[in-house]
Amino acid sequence: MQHDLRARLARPGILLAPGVYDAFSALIAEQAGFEALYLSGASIAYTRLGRSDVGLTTYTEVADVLARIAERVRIPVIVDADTGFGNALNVMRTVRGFEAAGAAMIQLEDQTFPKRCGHLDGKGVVPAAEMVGKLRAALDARARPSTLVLARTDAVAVEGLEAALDRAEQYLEAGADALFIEALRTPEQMQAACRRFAGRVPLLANMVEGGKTPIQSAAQLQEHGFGIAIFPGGTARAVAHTLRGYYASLREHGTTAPWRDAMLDFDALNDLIGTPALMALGKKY
Ligand SMILES: C[C@](O)(C(=O)O)[C@H](CC(=O)O)C(=O)O
Repeated sequence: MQHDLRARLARPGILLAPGVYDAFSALIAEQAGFEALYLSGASIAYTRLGRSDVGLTTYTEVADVLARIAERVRIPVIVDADTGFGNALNVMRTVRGFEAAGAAMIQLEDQTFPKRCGHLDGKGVVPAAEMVGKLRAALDARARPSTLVLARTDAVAVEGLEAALDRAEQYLEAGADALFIEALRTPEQMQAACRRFAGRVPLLANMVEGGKTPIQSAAQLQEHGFGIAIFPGGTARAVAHTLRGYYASLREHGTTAPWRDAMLDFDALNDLIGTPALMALGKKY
């Protein structure tokens, strides 16, 4: 794992991070040439639990997935730590654990527990002062100063844009390394967030297909002033679509033959996961 995310964010050009949810998706994304990965809590819930993103996933489950990813890729991983799984003391344990598991950047949000996906209705937020305390705890808990803390506010839906921007300002003052203003609803709101923060701190744009924020390309988001673009759940949605078609076809035809052109074959999959290199290593011993 490389932890040069701070240096990368200081350089011009938006950082585009696709969502991943296991070592397999992480390997494929790394091989596609991305500079960083976003370990999406929603996608862990969807794929590992077959469940909604409503705070059911535990600290241990995320730490486990993160450790497996970090063992297999070299690029930095931004990890979604939800609310930190509790109060400031839980946040400290979460930060230490995720850092040890290989996180380059740890995202914490100001929702009440149990949290829910930022693009679902009915969210609640903790008082800003409580979140500031949690962020300070996170920053104090870091073993490495190179580990970045990304502060997310979900307040747009609860308290409105201005209150959310004020919260973000307080989170920045508390020492957050990057800001994530969740579920901005219009291009105007996105521009307002960028006017307030761009140039002062990297601002993350969250692209959820079918969610509350208008989808824009990384190039468009960079033009607005965003420093990081994530497409967190797109991977799970693409995989869901593919698997639905694949299983329907296998059930109908009783064979994978009609899908062969849309599949990797045995050798290609083994190449992807590094089987030849592993076999060669085994021979050495
Ligand atoms: C960023 C996010 O927290 C995630 O878990 O990936 C989700 C994304 C999603 O639900 O697709 C979010 O709350 O926006």
